[in-house]
Amino acid sequence: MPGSSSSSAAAAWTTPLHRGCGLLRVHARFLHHHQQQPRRSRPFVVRPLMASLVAAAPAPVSRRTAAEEAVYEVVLRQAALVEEAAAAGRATPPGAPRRWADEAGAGGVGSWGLLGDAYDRCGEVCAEYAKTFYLGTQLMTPDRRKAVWAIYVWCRRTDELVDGPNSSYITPKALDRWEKRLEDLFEGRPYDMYDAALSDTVSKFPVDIQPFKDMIEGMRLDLWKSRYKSFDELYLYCYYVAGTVGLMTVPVMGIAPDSKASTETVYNAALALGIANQLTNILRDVGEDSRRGRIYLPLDELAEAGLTEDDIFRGKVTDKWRKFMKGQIQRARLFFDEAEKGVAHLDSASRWPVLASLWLYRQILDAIEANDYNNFTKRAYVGKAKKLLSLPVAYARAAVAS
Ligand SMILES: CC(C)=CCC/C(C)=C/CC/C(C)=C/CC/C(C)=C/[C@@H]1[C@@H](COP(=O)(O)OP(=O)(O)O)[C@]1(C)CC/C=C(\C)CC/C=C(\C)CCC=C(C)C
Repeated sequence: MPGSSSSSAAAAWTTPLHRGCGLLRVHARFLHHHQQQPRRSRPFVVRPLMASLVAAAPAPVSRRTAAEEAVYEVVLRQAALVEEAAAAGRATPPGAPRRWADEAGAGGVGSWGLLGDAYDRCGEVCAEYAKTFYLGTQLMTPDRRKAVWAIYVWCRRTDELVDGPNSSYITPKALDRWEKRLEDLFEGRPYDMYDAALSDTVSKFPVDIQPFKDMIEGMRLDLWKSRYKSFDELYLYCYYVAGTVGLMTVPVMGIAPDSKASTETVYNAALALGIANQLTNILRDVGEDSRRGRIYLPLDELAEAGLTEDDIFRGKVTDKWRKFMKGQIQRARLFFDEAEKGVAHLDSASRWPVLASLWLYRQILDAIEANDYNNFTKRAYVGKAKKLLSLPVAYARAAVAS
């Protein structure tokens, strides 16, 4: 498990925000990595705010944590897969299973003509549970749109295992079986229609299995873990349940052909969006989670703010709580900022849904502030009018982004 930064590393960060902010370390790692291996282009240049935070800290390399190291390995692996496929001039990497959907006569779902139905069903689920996002996918090419729907449905089903109506019956064994099923579908042996759609998707796009496995790992954590000692631990959890989504979807959404950014840079931005979304989700749901006995906040930072677990369960908004929340919101915003820089490097048709979802989710942070940080009994949400306004604005921004 994470939280294993060295003591010198721990000492290097003088405030909770600095010490815990994985984003800064991700930058540091990028700089280090790029010093070692010249790449197609430099990663995003650290912006003024980030630069001042980084400048305040000594030698970045020693500050990598086990959690970030583990996550970054997956980022590099996914990026390498995409680059390999691109270099070979094809979407699917070598070693990937044959497109079972093309195996007419072999008895696969494709040969029964059911694959189209499978994707349609994924689209229906998506339209029902994620209306705005579904709308956003309409701009994508049909192949990409269907693939993102299939990924969405798999993520939703995975999440439902531990968060849905049958969650109290879910055991680690059930998750093991879900993982086996995942491996099967990656090898072209889907169990049902939704799996069939994803099986087809992963045979067409250079999608690595690891982020999918890691999402299941996040669900495993949810079965037994209800406290996070430090931001490192929370960061890893956020990667598992949400950062993984970014890594799964970028190979499908595509990187703009004229983008000068390195592949890892774009994947890092995608990862940042997942982390930002999950941190926001956590900050919005503090009260709800505490009523389920869960605290998804770094306990060490709570303690430094003079707060205890009991303060969370009591749910009283105090000045200490406001101050603590301000720091947490600031950190989530840094992740959003990092993600936003990556959007311009996505294929142009994929930018809009990403930007719209980023803006909508980021506005939840504003809503928490507007509620005077009462996330114990008030649910922060973005009103319909604001939601609707975000769509054309994001569309216009996405259209001019380059
Ligand atoms: C275009 C686009 C936004 C694609 C993502 C579509 C997709 C596959 C979504 C899957 C979402 C899902 C069901 C995840 C399961 C785990 C989970 C529930 C995570 C939380 C999402 C919020 O879900 P929820 O329904 O509970 O929310 P509400 O309570 O209703 O508010 C998460 C917080 C995380 C979702 C994470 C993402 C959508 C990551 C997005 C990142 C990218 C699309 C990469 C963008 C690329 C760059 C370069 C920035």
